[in-house]
Amino acid sequence: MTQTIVKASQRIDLEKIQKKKINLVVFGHGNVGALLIDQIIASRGEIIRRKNIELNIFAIANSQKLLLTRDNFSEDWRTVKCENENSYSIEDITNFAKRFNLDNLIAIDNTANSEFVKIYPYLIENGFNVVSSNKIANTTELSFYKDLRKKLKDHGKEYLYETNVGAGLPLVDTIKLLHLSGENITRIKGVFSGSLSYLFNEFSAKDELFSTVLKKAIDKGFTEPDPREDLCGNDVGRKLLILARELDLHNEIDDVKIENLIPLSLRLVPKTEFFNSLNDFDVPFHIKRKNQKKDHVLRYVGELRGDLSKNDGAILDVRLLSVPKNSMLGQLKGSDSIFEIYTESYGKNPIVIQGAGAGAAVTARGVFGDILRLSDKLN
Ligand SMILES: NC(=O)C1=CN([C@@H]2O[C@H](COP(=O)(O)OP(=O)(O)OC[C@H]3O[C@@H](n4cnc5c(N)ncnc54)[C@H](O)[C@@H]3O)[C@@H](O)[C@H]2O)C=CC1
Ligand SMILES: N[C@@H](CC=O)C(=O)O
Repeated sequence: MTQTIVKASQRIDLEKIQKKKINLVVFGHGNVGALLIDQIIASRGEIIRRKNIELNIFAIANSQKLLLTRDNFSEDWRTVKCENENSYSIEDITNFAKRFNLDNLIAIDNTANSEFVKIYPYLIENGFNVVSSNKIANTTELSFYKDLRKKLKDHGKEYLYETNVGAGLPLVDTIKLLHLSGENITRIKGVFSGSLSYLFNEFSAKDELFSTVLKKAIDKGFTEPDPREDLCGNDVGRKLLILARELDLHNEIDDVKIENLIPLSLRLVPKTEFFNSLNDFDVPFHIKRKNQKKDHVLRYVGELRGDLSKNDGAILDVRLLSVPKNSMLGQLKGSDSIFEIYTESYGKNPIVIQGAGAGAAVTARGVFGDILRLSDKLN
């Protein structure tokens, strides 16, 4: 009734008042972070129109510099001059948010930094929710993992990290919901790494050198900032651990049995020497490819199994396997990951989630999805 007597100009003001403003700080603007900022800025108008939610990026930071603005950053954010060219402290951001009464705060961690996650508790205490593509907070000691959840609960904040496993694929949420709803997950198996999927899919299908395909995977942005994290199996090990913890299993990273793919001679050398010696991979992997049975291909496979009803009953391992070319794992292409989720109700036929498991664009989209999911929950 009141709506009908409001004039058009007043109605616009009313819409403004009702618009929900979400204030974002983005940490890390490398491959994933930079694309995320671009995606948010490009979709901003559409999200206001469709959802009446305004996504306002007020801070962008890397390890050295911080950009702050009272008006949202726009397409030219890369060329914005930094007020303070010196190093910054995290308090510069929390104080800025307080000074300008910014609420509905979300801190987004697109770094791969193990030290940075120690700031999460401080951010939460200062009113921030957290979204992260960085896997470290979920894979350091279980005590940190549990303390973080307690901190979130005490302060009524949320932490979303869908991209931690399977990049943009809806995996973490699916596992979480199945588990929460009482479904008994008995086993999860698959190719968890987009970069290693690409590497072995291409290497198995073509007659190329391992080092040639590896360079392509790095150039395509599929690998971790330090590709040795993929090749030594740590990244897949972390993903398995994240899923195990979603199932309330009490595992640590050392519980994951990992087959390291890096030749012994390159495991302890400095990064530059490693990059100059990628040819060292060629002979051992040529032999592995050649020694397979007919119509078999190489796949780097992660598996979580065991007695998952006991919180210390899981067996977690990551191995290089030779599988039939026409099997589900053998048919993978490109940088696709595949996750087979076996549960009591689904019996012998697993739920299968498959699709691009790495790449900056799909990962940024996944982080964006978490931001929107969280924005819906905030007032
Ligand atoms: N590339 C992919 O397909 C996927 C990546 N991820 C995760 O996304 C994250 C980002 O990956 P990329 O963008 O490829 O890495 P990147 O190396 O291109 O970018 C990382 C950025 O973080 C910044 N940074 C480092 N320490 C920082 C600190 N203390 N404070 C603020 N900024 C800091 C660096 O300056 C850099 O700008 C990683 O944690 C990775 O595991 C997750 C899923 C898929
Ligand atoms: N390096 C990772 C990227 C996503 O987590 C992978 O290859 O899967």
